[in-house]
Amino acid sequence: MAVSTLAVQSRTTMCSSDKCLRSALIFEAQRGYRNLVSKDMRLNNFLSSKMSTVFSRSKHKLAEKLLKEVDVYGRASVRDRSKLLNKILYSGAADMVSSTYIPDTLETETRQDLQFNVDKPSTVPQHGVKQNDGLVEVMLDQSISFIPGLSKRNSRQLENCGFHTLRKLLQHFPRTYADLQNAQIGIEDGQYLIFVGKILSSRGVRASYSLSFLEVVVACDVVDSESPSTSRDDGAALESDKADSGRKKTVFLHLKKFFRGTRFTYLPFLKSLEEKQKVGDIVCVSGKVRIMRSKNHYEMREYNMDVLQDENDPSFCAQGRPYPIYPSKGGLSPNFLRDVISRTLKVLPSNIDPIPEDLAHDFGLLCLRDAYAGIHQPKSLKEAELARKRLVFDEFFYLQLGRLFQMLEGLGTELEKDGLLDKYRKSEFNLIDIDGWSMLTKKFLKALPYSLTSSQLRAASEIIWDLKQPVPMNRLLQGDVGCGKTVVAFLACVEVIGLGYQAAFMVPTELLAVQHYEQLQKLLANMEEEECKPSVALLTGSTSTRESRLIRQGLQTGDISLVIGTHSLIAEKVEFSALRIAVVDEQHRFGVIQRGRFNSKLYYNSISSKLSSSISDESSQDNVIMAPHVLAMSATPIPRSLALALYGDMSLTQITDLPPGRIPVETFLIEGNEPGFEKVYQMMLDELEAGGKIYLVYPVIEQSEQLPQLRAASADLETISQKFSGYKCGLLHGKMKSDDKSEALGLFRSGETNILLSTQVIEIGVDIPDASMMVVMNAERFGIAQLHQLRGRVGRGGRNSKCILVASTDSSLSRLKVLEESSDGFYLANMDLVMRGPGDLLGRKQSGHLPEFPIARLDIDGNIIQEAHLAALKILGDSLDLEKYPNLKAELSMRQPLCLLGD
Ligand SMILES: Nc1ncnc2c1ncn2[C@@H]1O[C@H](COP(=O)(O)OP(=O)(O)OP(=O)(O)O)[C@@H](O)[C@H]1O
Repeated sequence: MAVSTLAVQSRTTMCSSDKCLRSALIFEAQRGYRNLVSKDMRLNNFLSSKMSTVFSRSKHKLAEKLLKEVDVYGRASVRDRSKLLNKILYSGAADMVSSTYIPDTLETETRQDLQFNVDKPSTVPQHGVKQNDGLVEVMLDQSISFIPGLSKRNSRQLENCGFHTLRKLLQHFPRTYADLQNAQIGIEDGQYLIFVGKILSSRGVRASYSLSFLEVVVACDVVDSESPSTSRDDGAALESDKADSGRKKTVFLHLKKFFRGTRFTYLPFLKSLEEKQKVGDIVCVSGKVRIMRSKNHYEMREYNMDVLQDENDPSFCAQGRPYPIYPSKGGLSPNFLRDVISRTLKVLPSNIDPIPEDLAHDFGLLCLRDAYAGIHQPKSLKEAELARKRLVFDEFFYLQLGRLFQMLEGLGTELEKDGLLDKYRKSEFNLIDIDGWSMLTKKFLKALPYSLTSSQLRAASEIIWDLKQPVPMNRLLQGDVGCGKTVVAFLACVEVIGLGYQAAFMVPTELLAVQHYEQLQKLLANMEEEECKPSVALLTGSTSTRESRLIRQGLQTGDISLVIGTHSLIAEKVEFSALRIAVVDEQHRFGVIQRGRFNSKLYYNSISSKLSSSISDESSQDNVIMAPHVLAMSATPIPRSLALALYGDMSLTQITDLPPGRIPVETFLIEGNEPGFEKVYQMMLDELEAGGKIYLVYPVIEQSEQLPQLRAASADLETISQKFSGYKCGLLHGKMKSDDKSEALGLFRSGETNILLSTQVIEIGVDIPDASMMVVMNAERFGIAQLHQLRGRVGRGGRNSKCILVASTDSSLSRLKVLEESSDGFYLANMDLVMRGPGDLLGRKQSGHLPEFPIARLDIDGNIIQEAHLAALKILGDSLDLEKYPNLKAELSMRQPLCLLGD
């Protein structure tokens, strides 16, 4: 007892800074508040003097109350003392008590206990509590019962709205910030203003049997902007500026808080409300003002009020401060949420950041606590933006880290893991130029009827580099409609075939499978040496049973080196002899699970391949027992940021230019009324007479009673045939049999039909280079990206092409205007992203796999994604299994971003 008293005493005399207070608190905590110092009351005095210094910075009623309690610390029971010390920690002293101040001399275990208690201020310290690695998480994921002064009812309300933890609360971000103007400048209805004034009255009013309110009237002196002398603009006014600035008037603020529920209408309750606001107190009030009928009276229902020591108290100089506006949630008012969040911030210790300090420094990030404080209580918009940046960074960082971490976990050796990281780190240097391609690929390239564009060449070089790596490729090939992705994918397939392996090319529709098959056959026909041509097969749902069996046999023996097909390729009975690459065209049209099954199935088959034993080259043998490379292709040119967010685990290759000689498609927006259609029909006639071919695209196949305004393909066939009697019309839609579809497309391709009435089945991949006009009926039914895809079906050859978007309403024309102005798919996708968000851009199926970003905006935060990607690589490069970063690992598991797309 004496020893501990002495210890505290010596601390008291030795130190004069806050450090002393921290040390003393810790000292007390360490001993379970056992010090009996009632005799000389030294600790009392010490605590009192320290607390008053600390709280002089934030003169608050709570602080005053606390000081009174501190006065009697020595006489209090052990239990009350522990409570009091916890209160001190809560009330702003929490972040003073950082781990830095735990005396070095303490034994490790005690230090850990102390640290634990310090980080969990409301927990009564208990000896023997072991701290785990996820220290940081302990705090953020604490229940909201940690928030001081929260009634049971409030806790329940918050929990009912999903705010179970401090993290959940802190991640309820302001929707926007109002610019707090000092009321001295002038008061207008609806402005967010800040006032300093004196409480004149406070009354609780029972308005009905279940409604009551508290009305606090605050009188504030402000500059009288309406006084005649202040509104003069002559020279005299300038002269007397100084004098005018002193002309003041008193305005009255009626601060109102409403309470619903019978129990809030009882007098004792109303009385207690009234008493909380002391008449005569000087307060700082900020919030939204509404002008009342009586002159100089204003109402405020959404406000913040702080009691000041006097009018000149500098701690509430909030002028120019952004005022956070919160979205309400589940009936909780923004004001209530603001208040709870502010209390949460007070208990937040400084060391909650799982991101190591040096990394935060390298990427110019605020520490996590400052970021939460900065987003909720910024001193300036700049601070709010810095805070937002940090929190956006986190969203992307943990996503990238999780995905890369999971990929690394799937690899065997350190060498493989390092190889994979290296691939991501130096993606821009990873190329193999034509000289390094296989002989077969070079021959195929020579046989092409055109030369590759520079970005096609670069894309092929990147992919072929990846094919030679000891880790399976997982690459996304992206490009605008008609940029020539298919031939790049063919080159990749030919490259692996040239090395003695097999390739599979999976597409979402039979039409596309047939088209790719025919296109490839044509290209191969140009190759001179017959004997080295790869054998290619087509396997779809319509392939006859006999033929399918033969193809499967061929794949199993290795006689067939490339198979193009639909989902049938992932059927269990399809086995490969040595599959080395799987190309998945229009990959977002396949479910992720389908893609995954494809991958693992092929992996299994590769291992069990008979060919593995027959390959003589040792390195090749190793490679056979590797998952196949996957090349996914997407014709939806999504912005890079979105691609990274969606496919963070994939390398990205973009084709950014179009083959030479392409003439941009002229786009017209026409309202679908009678004169509009007349105009459209005339343009069609002109086109047909000039030898063109026309797609007519409809939103539905059959006319529907529910949506009579929609034009339907089948229903329109007769009308159009009659209107253009000298020309032949064809029909194509998803409900037709596969053969009929191929036939309809074939007839249009060969020119036997001149007009093809179709649904959006042609949206993907259909390549008829001489189709020169497209008319889209009810264009407002389609998304911008989808219309861009559709439009991409024309203008694929050297002919001038047109696209007419017929919209049924005038209002929808303005949304589609962007298509008239631009034909750049990336630009349009970005516009779509800005206007409607990623969900609409990607479509329901795909956007379901998009992780949720509470604060990040994919349209503007692209560069942060890139930085987060680099940071994740840096961390994993330093510690492949994250063992060096236990807090990051713990945070990853908390955030659970680990489910790969759609898994
Ligand atoms: N370098 C090139 N020079 C000239 N024509 C090319 C070139 N590359 C591809 N093409 C031709 O361009 C057309 C479109 O190519 P492809 O079908 O591969 O485009 P895509 O990127 O797959 O488009 P979509 O996304 O619309 O399916 C094809 O007719 C193809 O033969």
